[in-house]
Amino acid sequence: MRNTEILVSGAGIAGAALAYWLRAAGCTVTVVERAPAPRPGGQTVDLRGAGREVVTRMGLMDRARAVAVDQEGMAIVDARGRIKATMTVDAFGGEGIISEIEILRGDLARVLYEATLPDTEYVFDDTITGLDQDDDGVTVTFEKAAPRRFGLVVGADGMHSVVRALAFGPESDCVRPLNVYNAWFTMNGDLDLRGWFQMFNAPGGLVASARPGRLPGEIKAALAFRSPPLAYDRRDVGAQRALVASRFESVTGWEVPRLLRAMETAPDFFFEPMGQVHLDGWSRGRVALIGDAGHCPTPLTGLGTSLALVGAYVLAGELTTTGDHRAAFARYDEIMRPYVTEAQKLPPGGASGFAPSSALAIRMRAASMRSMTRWPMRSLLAAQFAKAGNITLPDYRPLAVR
Ligand SMILES: Cc1cc2nc3c(=O)[nH]c(=O)nc-3n(C[C@H](O)[C@H](O)[C@H](O)COP(=O)(O)OP(=O)(O)OC[C@H]3O[C@@H](n4cnc5c(N)ncnc54)[C@H](O)[C@@H]3O)c2cc1C
Repeated sequence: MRNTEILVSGAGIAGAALAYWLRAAGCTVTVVERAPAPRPGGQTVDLRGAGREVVTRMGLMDRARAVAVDQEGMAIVDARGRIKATMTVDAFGGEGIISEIEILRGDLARVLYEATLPDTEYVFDDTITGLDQDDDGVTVTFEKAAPRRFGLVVGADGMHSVVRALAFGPESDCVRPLNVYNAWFTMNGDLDLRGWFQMFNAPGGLVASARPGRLPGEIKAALAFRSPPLAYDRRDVGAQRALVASRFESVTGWEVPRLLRAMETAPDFFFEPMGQVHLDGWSRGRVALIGDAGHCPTPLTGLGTSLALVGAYVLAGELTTTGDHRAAFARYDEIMRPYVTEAQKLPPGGASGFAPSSALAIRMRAASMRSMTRWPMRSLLAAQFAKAGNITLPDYRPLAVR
């Protein structure tokens, strides 16, 4: 497989990690990314369990730790900003709701991206528009670049994967919506979080949160709401901001008005519905999927980044140790399937636990958080957090770390 030219769609966590491992094994890799540069933005993502081990095997743990966010843990606050329940970062041995190593998504994507340079070709500001497979390869057409031929194509292009749409079928066939919509953005200012990831629930299934960024004064904010399926234009960011603002316009508690003002001008505003991707198989001929494109578990599980890192490692390992892409894709599926199936089981309460509707349910959420480190909730939660390590990572000798 080493002489095969591989095209990866998406330079996020999964795409950059796959490029890293393929390149380390001597493959020729091209990555096409719709954004004009590695996408910044997002709150923190967790490095847990096997995902943490993959980063260690990459030799990037020191770089990852160097950009980790310093925080106390998670705190549920009321409308007056009073802390009602907390979970510190050292709960559950550093693998609780906030894990010991949390990195801003954009920082992790950049660490991975930089580790693939200089010998990975990146095509930014473009997207695949067509895939035509035959016995020897795939002819790929792009929105801007000239058509090219590759041996294999891997979709690492997130929840709304274009590769999945072209090779597997429409999104409606495989995405199960949770009916939660989430906006992430960065703000700067004097919001005093005292080091906590603060979360405020308002009646009607509204969730506002803010957590410390890595730079002084930087705050990573999010506004989420529950709603039956909504039609919205994925390209129209202005309409997305207006949609979020309309949902929160009557909320005056905690720091919501300040978050709404900051959202209006945030350069990295990112809006996405939460949904899980379920597919019976992650390959079609010479095309495969990794990360959220293949099996998004939603941010509610805290496991999307681990799945992306582990999937990239396993797919690269199988492609470079198995002589044939069909066998490699089958092994990738076999190894990842149990891990993904468990990870996609939502934590107790699911979407309504995250975004409760009534004032009573909101009070119960805080009470439930206070009980999480005590019996019997403790063992339930420990099992949820331990899922990140529920896979024995194969040892792929040819995947040399630089
Ligand atoms: C801007 C952003 C912010 C996020 N914030 C959070 C967060 O705060 N908390 C959390 O838990 N998860 C967040 N996520 C999701 C999280 O990154 C993933 O669940 C997880 O890390 C798996 O990574 P992935 O590489 O599969 O997907 P992603 O990290 O979503 O990466 C997909 C990449 O593909 C690119 N892409 C999309 N469409 C195309 C296309 N047609 N052609 C080429 N490239 C394309 C995207 O620009 C992106 O770079 C965020 C994702 C993004 C893109």
